[in-house]
Amino acid sequence: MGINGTYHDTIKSIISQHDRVHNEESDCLCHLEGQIGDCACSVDVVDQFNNVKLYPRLRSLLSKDYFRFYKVNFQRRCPFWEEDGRCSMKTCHVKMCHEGDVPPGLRENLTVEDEVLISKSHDCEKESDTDTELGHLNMTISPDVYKGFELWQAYDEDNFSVYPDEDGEAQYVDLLLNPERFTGYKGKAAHRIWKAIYLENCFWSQAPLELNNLCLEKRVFYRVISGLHASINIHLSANYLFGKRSRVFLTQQPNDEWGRNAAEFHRRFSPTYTKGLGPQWLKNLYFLYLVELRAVAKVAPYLKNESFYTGNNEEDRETKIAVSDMLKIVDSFKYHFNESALFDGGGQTADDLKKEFRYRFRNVSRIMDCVGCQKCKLWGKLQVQGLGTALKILFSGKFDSMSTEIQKNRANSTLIDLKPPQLARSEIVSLFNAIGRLSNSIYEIEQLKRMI
Ligand SMILES: Cc1cc2nc3c(=O)[nH]c(=O)nc-3n(C[C@H](O)[C@H](O)[C@H](O)COP(=O)(O)OP(=O)(O)OC[C@H]3O[C@@H](n4cnc5c(N)ncnc54)[C@H](O)[C@@H]3O)c2cc1C
Repeated sequence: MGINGTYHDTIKSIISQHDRVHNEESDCLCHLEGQIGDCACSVDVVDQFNNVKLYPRLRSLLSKDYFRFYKVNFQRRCPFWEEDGRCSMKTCHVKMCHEGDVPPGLRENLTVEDEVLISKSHDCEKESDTDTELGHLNMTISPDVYKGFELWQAYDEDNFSVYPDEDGEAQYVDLLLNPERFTGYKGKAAHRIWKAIYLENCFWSQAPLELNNLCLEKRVFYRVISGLHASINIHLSANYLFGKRSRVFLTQQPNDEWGRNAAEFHRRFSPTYTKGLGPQWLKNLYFLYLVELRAVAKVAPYLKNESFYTGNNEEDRETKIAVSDMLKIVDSFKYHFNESALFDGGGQTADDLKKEFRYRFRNVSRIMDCVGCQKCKLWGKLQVQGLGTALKILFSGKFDSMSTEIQKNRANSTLIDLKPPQLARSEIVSLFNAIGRLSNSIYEIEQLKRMI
């Protein structure tokens, strides 16, 4: 065979390889359509609403100071097993900031211990995740961890997630400096976490194909966890670190190290590689989005009175306007999830079922302390707390009477003194960032579709 023959064979083989990837990827995405299930809404309707209306607003809102600083305690001990090593790769590392980086209004609430911790931490670590040096993380356990656990035990019965990280060892993290993306956390350690969540805490001993045989509440529990799992895996595919050898997959930004990896997305969600389950996992992500969207809609009357205080008047005013704009958009959505269909009777009494649901979800939130990669732990805790806040808004009953009061108030055109239930700042921040992550995932699916 001459030079031309070899050349043409090579081109033919590249084209057929490309066609194969193309068909397999289309195969994955063409299954993501139609009804989402357990709600009156389709994938198309959510895509249109999210990508055009909600996503751009949330993206801008979440860059505001009120929403970007989140307090986390990385020192809490895993309560279920001895930790089996931590990810010491630079991509797992979270950059802490010093006192001056935290807005003044949030700093005022710092305790003496916080001040000491902050002054001990490095200057705001602005270096890139890809720098070669990553110091070993000091994860020494102190008695404060145990204090935190006691606090959790005394924590409000209505809460679905554990006591927020507000104890002495918690530190503020700037979420914009620590984006959720590929970290390389995988293998036995990561599988152990997912397995513990699914097998021990998801009412989930049956094979996934029996999902339809579960009662609505148990199915909802499984679907929200699976949706969170899908969202995390979309983010690591959409914001992937390319090594030299895998650079060939980078189709959009050939000079960047970080970028969308359609092949990774395909491996994780195509029916071919997931025994046909990938598209359902993506639908679970849409379902979780609808659950959290409904929680935001339900708590909107309370959020309208929130000051979003950071101590910077101009910034706080802008945040309030942006939140109010976003809430109007959320209110305009016509196909909200109907939470009243849950816990309304059945074989097991509704109250018992709710208690069990709450107990299991708290376990999921405690499992986050077992995640060995610091950045995965940060976003895992944030999203689980956000989901816990959504579940509290939807199912604790506290926010039902508020909505009813407000509707009555509107109908009578009278002013009454509303005593709204309390949401802590960390609950509001985590709820908004959690829906922000899901909104971003849905947007990223659209981008990955375009790449194919
Ligand atoms: C809390 C947490 C946060 C993480 N955050 C990050 C991060 O920020 N960046 C990062 O790079 N990695 C992160 N990881 C790791 C990541 O989620 C994967 O575990 C890792 O990439 C290994 O992937 P895998 O292909 O082995 O399958 P895994 O994602 O580990 O899944 C294990 C098994 O679960 C099933 N499964 C997969 N997806 C779903 C789904 N959506 N619904 C139901 N079942 C499913 C499949 O059978 C799969 O084989 C995180 C892990 C955890 C536990």
